[in-house]
Amino acid sequence: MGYIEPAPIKDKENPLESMMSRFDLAAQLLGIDEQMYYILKVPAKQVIVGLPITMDDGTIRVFEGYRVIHSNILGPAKGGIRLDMDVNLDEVRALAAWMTWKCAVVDIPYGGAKGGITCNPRAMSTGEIERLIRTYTIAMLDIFGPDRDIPAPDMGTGPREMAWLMDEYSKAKGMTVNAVVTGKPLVLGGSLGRTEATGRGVMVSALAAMEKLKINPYKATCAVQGFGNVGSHAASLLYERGVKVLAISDISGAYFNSNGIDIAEAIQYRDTNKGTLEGYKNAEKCSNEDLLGAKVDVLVPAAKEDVITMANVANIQARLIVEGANGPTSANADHVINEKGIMVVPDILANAGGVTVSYFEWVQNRLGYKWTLERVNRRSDRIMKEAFDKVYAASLQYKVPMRIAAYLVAIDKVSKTYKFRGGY
Ligand SMILES: NC(=O)C1=CN([C@@H]2O[C@H](COP(=O)(O)OP(=O)(O)OC[C@H]3O[C@@H](n4cnc5c(N)ncnc54)[C@H](OP(=O)(O)O)[C@@H]3O)[C@@H](O)[C@H]2O)C=CC1
Ligand SMILES: O=C(O)CCC(=O)C(=O)O
Repeated sequence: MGYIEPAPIKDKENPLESMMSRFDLAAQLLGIDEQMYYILKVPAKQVIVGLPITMDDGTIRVFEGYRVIHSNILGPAKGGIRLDMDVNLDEVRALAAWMTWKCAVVDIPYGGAKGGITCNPRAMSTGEIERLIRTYTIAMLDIFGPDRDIPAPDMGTGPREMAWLMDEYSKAKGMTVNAVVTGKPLVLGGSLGRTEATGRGVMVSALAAMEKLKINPYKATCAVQGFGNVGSHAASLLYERGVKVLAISDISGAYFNSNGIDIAEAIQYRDTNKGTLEGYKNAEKCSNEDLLGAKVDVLVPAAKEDVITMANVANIQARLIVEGANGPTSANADHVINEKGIMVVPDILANAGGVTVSYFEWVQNRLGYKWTLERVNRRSDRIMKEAFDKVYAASLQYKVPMRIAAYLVAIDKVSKTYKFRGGY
């Protein structure tokens, strides 16, 4: 094929490199031919835009925004939008591919995409963020669409940003198009259960894995890195099911209490403390590195990529890692984790509850109908459990860790879809 390989990425802990090394291994195990390999590897579309924004002080700053559609072969592309200083094209490419594999693992009719804007939302006013999201939406007008590419929240974004996106898109189209984005506020057509859906899926996967490892949740301990949307809901739901959460963290540091942390109280503290755990008194302060190495049964990294690397993997004491974040473990660290006999429920399975309920939101928007919370949770729990069982069975069949098994399930589905559709 006439594809020219880009220059190799030097940094071995780069998320794109990590994603590709797992993809390569799974593609090899499945016996994917060279043509299909490149079809699955090369993103369908990569867009970079400059976003000039008038800041509150009257100056104009130009931000860089990205949207990568990795694949739309299973259906419209789907994936969140991230606001973070580390956003770059390689990161967005990795995250977009993970969305393709994730949607295939949970068997929902979407391809994979991801977007992001390189910025520090914590240093920006509400008005500046709103202008940034609206300008980004206009720049992506021909990319987004309920049948093309449907954004959602990710790090640094939530219902507020999704509302602005929906409003700007709808104004440009001259009609209300609520199915263009998911994770919206309820009043704009958001789904019940979406806010906590990713954390809930983490909880469902964690309990399913604990059952396999014969860990009794009522006697289990856990540490959760990241106390944003995913981490705080995962911690809260695990706590409600009897798991003692010994440590939580955010960018300000980690907080450890050997008697367990009252998660509802910690959430209340964060919410009345400008969104940060800084100064949290009911636990001893330590570092995020200490949290990763804590003596617990279950470790939930739910902050960002590449936090478990060759630099610290030897310190991990947990028996089970459930990846709330996308790409928290570098590919090099995988080998050590496997040697240590630690079970990993990988990101593309463990955090798929969010996109699953996003799918439900889109379905409800298209039907002009609202489901009850009970229906949302019942259906998403079932999808998550079935996906877990399918991946677990593949890991036994192929004698591979759960991560590679998840890639096998996903790549098999996407490549078969391409083969049946043909035309390339
Ligand atoms: N939101 C969703 O539905 C989904 C999210 N994900 C993934 O989950 C992860 C978290 O996303 P989400 O919860 O939405 O993001 P949020 O922005 O809501 O929360 C991120 C959390 O991680 C903390 N954090 C950021 N950097 C670090 C760091 N270096 N060390 C420790 N903590 C850190 C933040 O702290 P602080 O607040 O102090 O900055 C915050 O508590 C991301 O990888 C995302 O891609 C995956 C599937 C769906
Ligand atoms: O809810 C969605 O559509 C996507 C969420 C997301 O970005 C992710 O799963 O990483």
